[in-house]
Amino acid sequence: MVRLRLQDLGAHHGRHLALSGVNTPSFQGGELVAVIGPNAAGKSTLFKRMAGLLKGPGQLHLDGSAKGPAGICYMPQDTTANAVLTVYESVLLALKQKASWAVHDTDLERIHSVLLSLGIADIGFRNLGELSGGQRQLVSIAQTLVRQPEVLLMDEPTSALDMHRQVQVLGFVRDLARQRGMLVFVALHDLNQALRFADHTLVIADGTVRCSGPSAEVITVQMLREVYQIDARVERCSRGMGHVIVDGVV
Ligand SMILES: Nc1ncnc2c1ncn2[C@@H]1O[C@H](COP(=O)(O)OP(=O)(O)OP(=O)(O)O)[C@@H](O)[C@H]1O
Repeated sequence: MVRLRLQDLGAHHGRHLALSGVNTPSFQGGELVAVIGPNAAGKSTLFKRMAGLLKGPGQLHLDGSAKGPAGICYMPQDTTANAVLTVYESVLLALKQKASWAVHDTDLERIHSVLLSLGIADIGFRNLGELSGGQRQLVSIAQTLVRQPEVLLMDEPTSALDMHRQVQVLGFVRDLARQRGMLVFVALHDLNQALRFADHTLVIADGTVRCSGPSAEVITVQMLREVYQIDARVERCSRGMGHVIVDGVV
C-alpha cells in the first residue's frame, strides 16, 4: 500500500518562495484528502511541487510504491484544450505517455471503461474544441484516471460541473481510491464536498499548512472565521452529516 508524507516542503516560483514548511501526517492508499484554502493560498503550488513540476526545499517521502515518482499524477486546474483531437484520442495519448506507442485491446477497453464510468462515452468521437467547460473537465479527469496513478492530485476537478456530476465524480473517485488503494488529494472550494467525501482535510493558508485532520474536526466555525474570514455555522443535517452554512463575511 502506497504511503506519502510531506516534510518541511516548500516551493519556488522563480526566486519567490510561494510555499514553505508543509508538514503532514503519513497518508495512505485508499484515502481521499481534501486540500482547502482561500484563493492564492498555495494549493496548486503544493500539487505542482508534489508532482515534481516545481523545485523547492523539503522532502516528499513515498513508500510502498510500485511506480515511484512516476506513480504521482497531477490533474491541473486549467483544462483548456486547443489540440485537434477527439476525446478518445486525447485519452489514448494520455495513456501512452512515457510508454510504448503500440495500442492493445486492453488499452482500448481501459479507455472505454473510464469514459463509461464518467458518463462521457457518448462524446468519445467529438473534438475537444467543441466541448462545453464541464465536458472538458470530465475529459481531463478521464485522461488522469486512465493512467492508473498510485497518488492522484486533482486540482479543483469539479469547478465546472453541475451538481449531479460533482457528486458522481467525487463518489466515483473515492470508490476507485478504496478499490485500487490509490491515494487521492483533491483541491476543493466547496467545503461541504470536503465534509462529505474526504477522510482528511488539509487547510492551506498564506503558503503553508494551517491545520489538518479528519474533515469534521478541521472544518470548524473558528477555522472558517480565521482562514476564510467568513461568519458561518457548521450544522448536522438529518443524516448526521456536517454542512457549512454561511451567514456573511467577517
Ligand atoms: N507561475 C507563477 N509565477 C509566479 N507566481 C505564481 C505562479 N503561479 C502561482 N503564483 C503565485 O503563488 C501563490 C499561490 O498560488 P496558487 O495557484 O498555488 O494558489 P491556489 O491556492 O491554488 O489558488 P486558487 O484557489 O485561486 O486556485 C499566489 O500568490 C500566486 O500568485
